[in-house]
Amino acid sequence: DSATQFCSAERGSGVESCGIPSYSSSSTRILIKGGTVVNAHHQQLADVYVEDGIIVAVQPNIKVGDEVTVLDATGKFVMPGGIDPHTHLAMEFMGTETIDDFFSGQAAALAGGTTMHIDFVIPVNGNLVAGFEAYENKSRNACMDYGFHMAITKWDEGVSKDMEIMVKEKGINSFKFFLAYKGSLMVTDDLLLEGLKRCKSLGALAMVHAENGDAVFEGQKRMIELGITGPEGHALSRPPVLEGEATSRAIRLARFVNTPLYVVHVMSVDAMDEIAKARKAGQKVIGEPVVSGLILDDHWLWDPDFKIASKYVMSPPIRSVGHGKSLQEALSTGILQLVGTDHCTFNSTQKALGLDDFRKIPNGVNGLEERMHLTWDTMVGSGQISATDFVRITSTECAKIFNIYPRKGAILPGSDADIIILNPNSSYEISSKSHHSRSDTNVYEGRRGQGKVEVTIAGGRIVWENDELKVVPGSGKYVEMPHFSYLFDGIEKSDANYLSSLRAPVKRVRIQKTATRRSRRSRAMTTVSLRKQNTRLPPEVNRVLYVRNLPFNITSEEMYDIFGKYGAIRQIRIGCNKDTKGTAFVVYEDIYDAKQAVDHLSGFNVANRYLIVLYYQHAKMSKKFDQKKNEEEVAKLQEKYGVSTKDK
Ligand SMILES: NC(=O)NCCC(=O)O
Ligand SMILES: [Zn+2]
Repeated sequence: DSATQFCSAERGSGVESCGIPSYSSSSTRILIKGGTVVNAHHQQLADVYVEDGIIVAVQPNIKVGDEVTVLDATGKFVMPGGIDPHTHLAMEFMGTETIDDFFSGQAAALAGGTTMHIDFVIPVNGNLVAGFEAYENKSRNACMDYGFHMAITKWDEGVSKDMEIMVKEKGINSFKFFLAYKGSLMVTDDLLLEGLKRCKSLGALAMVHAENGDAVFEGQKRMIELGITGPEGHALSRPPVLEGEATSRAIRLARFVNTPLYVVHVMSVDAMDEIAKARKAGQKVIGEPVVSGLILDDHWLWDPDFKIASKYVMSPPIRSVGHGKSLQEALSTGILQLVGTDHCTFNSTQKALGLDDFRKIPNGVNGLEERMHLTWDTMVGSGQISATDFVRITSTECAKIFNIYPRKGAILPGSDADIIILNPNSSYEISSKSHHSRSDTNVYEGRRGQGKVEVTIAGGRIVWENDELKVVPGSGKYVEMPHFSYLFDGIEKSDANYLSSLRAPVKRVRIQKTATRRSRRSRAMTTVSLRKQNTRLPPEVNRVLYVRNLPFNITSEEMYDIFGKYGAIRQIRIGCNKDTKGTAFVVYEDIYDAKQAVDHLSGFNVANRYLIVLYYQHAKMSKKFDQKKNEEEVAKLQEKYGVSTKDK
């Protein structure tokens, strides 16, 4: 029975506690010889030497002494261990708890070539700190490295503060918002907006489960009213259009806030199209398909056997034929970036909670052990992607998005020694009889494939070899993930561009007699105080102002209203012929008032025109031109406007 193949033992002890051996350690020095080493950017024939959990060298023909374990990888691929970005181990959900905990789920992962996963912490009654502590406890028996995302299920000041603690002290750099599961995990748009803003300020990645929860609720009622209570009702109640709507909404809100977005388990063409559109427009949106969505279709939900049909219930639902193939294409062309599992297993007894009502079937399927094999077979085996692409979508991209590259996701000197050896000529068959999950069912039951992970090395130890697991409870490490991943590059600049594109606020003149009088008094006060302080004025300051860019139809009254706010005016002359239209001379009684007017009115918007208000610059003009000629010019101008600068 697969459920009893493993048991918990004391943390890191290798102690047996239920008759199944666990292993304290194996060699800390390993040489992998003669394989094709594949990274996301490059593949080469090389040896890989590992010491104390770290990759020390990657090059051809490495020579070592006797005390080193040598693995022959001739004809095989040596690749970074998989990183699953989306799992739910020991998660309390829909009235029960997932059957795989951190030990059994991770053991299964290692048998399938995945050496790290990122699980979702669910807050306790909305409390993040309590949620984090609960997951610290749940993960004590971990046997491989793991990180945490965190769900946000309510909003208040405390949550906002705790998000900062999670990011700065606990190594969480992503928060998930469920737009589905009305009445339990679902958040409304106002909470999502608050969350997006907070994520942006913390440099944390916002993630969404994108289904319209209100509409799903309506769809479920509709099915029950039609007498459809079986697993097929699950798919019918939450069609692709509801996934497309929520994906589009989340993407648009993220664009409004200008923060990156990660859409988890993209299951439909509808959602994928929204992601494609946004990415084409330059928005930072990551799309994560999951293995079940890539290779299964929904006909299983119509199976007459409830035990079979119910095991395929997950959300968003597995879709009709065609969606999966389109998602594969999107993955191969880069519209979608990485593959997860959403591993969230319930055994058949737990699934039976919804025997009479599909709404009570715990949502979730397996995949942690199968992801690497099925992705290789479906995507590389079919020729849709290369081995380097495979490494990118199963490992490297995840490490980059969550900011742990190249510690993870690469076979490079200095990287963690999380390595798999995959034999492309070896085949497998998936079955709940032989898998390592505790579940008694498997959604890939009976599936055969080519390309098998023969060796898994996690943290520098061989944990899977010859179809045998050698796992140590408590040996897995929590991996802190720093905030501000590459997805945040350029956000500040685009915010600055946005602000400078606004041409706002527009300064507007309000022509209101009473207000003018009051403000005239207050402007006069400023002038008085300038004068009282005996402020020295710059040499160009002049009682005579030359104003340009005025509306052609501006009246004297409007001019007095605008300029009169700054003090007593001796004279205003508005240009009224072809050459002078749109200009005016304004002469103040007091030079301090003239200064106030220039300071406040330059750039002022009057009827959509920005005023240019200048001091009459006698000195400047005289430098440029012959003094006499200039004086004549000015005299001519003054005459034209009928302006006098001589004191009466
Ligand atoms: N996906 C699913 O059906 N179960 C896990 C919870 C979630 O991710 O929505
Ligand atoms: Zn999930």
